Amino acid sequence: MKFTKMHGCGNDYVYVNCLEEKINNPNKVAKFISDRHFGIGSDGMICICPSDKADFRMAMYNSDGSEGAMCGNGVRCIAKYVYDYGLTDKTTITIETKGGIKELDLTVEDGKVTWVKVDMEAPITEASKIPAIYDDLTEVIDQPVIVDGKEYNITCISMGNPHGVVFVDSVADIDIEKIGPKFENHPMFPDRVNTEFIEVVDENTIKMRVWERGAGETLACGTGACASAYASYLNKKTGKKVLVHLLGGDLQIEYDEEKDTIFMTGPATTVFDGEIDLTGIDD
Ligand SMILES: N[C@@H](CCC[C@H](N)C(=O)O)C(=O)O
Repeated sequence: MKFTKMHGCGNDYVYVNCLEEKINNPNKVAKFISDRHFGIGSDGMICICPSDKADFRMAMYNSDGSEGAMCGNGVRCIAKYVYDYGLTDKTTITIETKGGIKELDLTVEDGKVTWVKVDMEAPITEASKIPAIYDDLTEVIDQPVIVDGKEYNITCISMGNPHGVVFVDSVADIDIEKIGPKFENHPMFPDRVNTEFIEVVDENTIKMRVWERGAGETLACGTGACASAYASYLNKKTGKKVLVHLLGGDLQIEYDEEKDTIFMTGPATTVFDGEIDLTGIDD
């Protein structure tokens, strides 16, 4: 199978052009190739597929093989892939995901895409749509939750996939390997959850670390950055436009209240192309 390794702010995936390649068992293949010792090494696998509703369709799999409905860093990298590899010459494209159809604006420099702005659509706070179960609340905003014997306050948002945003004093001081899995598998989240830990720097800037559902700590999460920026605004900690500092880089997030949509702007990077033998894995 031919593939391309790409990343958005260090959130790295193996991208497969499924207009040409066929994968029979994507969950198994994703788990195998994501392994950083025995596979290619990535946070998961992203398939670029044909769509009858948009220019392309994204199918994304986490490193544990589970399917995710949306991936903010992933859609930016797909935009770069389809332009740079000549699958389109458009600089505004649409990508169908299980979390809706996203419109993307591409910045091209010297014939290659460097920067992508994505209309991530409206953040969803309705608890049943996330899904998050918290007594009979219809929204879970700044609610106390006990994890590993400590009380945190959580704000739950869906960006097409589920997020729990937790404000902390210092992102450097959290033991994410210990508490991340406990948030991910907390009984209030029937489909598990992606958890963002946020330190507010000032009204325009936040720092974020993320524990991703199905992947563990990653260097960045695009949907998580959007959920965190919106949670920061909802909880009156920042304005509508924030720069999110992630371990692997920065994303600019803006909530457009009039349109009720979030715009995410950030880089997309190609690392290398390769080919892998999947005999015994995808027969
Ligand atoms: N890294 C992604 C999100 C990937 C999916 C997530 N782990 C899930 O299962 O919902 C991003 O950049 O948004």
